[in-house]
Amino acid sequence: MKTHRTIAELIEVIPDAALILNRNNELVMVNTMLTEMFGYAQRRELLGQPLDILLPEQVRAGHAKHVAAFFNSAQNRPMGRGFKFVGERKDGSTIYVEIMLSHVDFDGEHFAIAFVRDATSLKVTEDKIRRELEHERILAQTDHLTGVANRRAFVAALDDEIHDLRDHGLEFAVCFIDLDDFKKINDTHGHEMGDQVLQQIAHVIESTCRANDLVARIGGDEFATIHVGATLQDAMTALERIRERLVHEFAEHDWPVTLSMGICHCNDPQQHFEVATILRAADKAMYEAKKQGKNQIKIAHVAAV
Ligand SMILES: Nc1nc2c(ncn2[C@@H]2O[C@H](COP(=O)(O)OP(=O)(O)OP(=O)(O)O)[C@@H](O)[C@H]2O)c(=O)[nH]1
Repeated sequence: MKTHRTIAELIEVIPDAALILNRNNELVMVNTMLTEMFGYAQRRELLGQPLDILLPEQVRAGHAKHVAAFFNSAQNRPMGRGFKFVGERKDGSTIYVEIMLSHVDFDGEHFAIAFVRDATSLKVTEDKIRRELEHERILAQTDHLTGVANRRAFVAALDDEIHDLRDHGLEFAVCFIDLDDFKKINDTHGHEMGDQVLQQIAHVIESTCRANDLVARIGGDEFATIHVGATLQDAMTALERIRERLVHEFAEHDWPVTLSMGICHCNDPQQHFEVATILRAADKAMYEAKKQGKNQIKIAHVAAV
């Protein structure tokens, strides 16, 4: 028992929280720092208890397996470090910890020794950075004025659709939607009103399309949509609905808001489509609609581009 006492004294003087665990997953030693870290007043509240006392219920079974695997692993391997896990304090609050784990023998028995560091502030920082990166990622794909996808996100999504058609035969339609005489709206009613019209149009397009269609603003007064799994007729119907909704939406104004649109439908997995080819085809069809008097839909012929 002399060794036992020496080790108990040793883990008390080290500058880390520490615990020693036997093969049965029971705490045989804990130092004061660990006791306080987990919100206990006395070490004896933890001694002899299963490790579970320091863990939230949902992770206990997983930990028991890790502990068993640890005791079965090579005992002479170097100390494992940097394992992160969620712990639970006496009051039920969560604590994120990082541990360094090693094998130790004393009094002819085998144990696991763990040095434990409170990583809650590190976890909070990591979560904050992760959230910020996610926010940046979304911003980088979003049109700041209307909140729909931007050109970059649109091109990436179109590239995905081309691959899905080639690999899985999933057809899709791409539509270019350009406002007619938008310059006049800006010139007559001001840029701010112009911005509001763009926002309203984005809203009309988005609320008319299905949830898995993509709506993007790809230029000043130019929007584009991708209709996944849509036939040409489906896409035509969607665009007609957008036109109808637009008439309704702007009925209160004494100036019309109309759209010229081009559709490019892709359904042949054997055909070699490229983003640039599809964009050119849809754009050409949209200009054809402009040329023929605006406020109409034209169908693109991709192969002819
Ligand atoms: N308010 C506002 N106007 C914009 C924005 N981006 C581009 N524009 C304006 O959109 C107008 C686009 O003009 P044009 O490309 O000539 O198109 P149009 O007047 O719609 O004419 P057609 O396309 O031939 O029907 C220009 O006056 C741009 O200044 C924006 O973010 N907000």
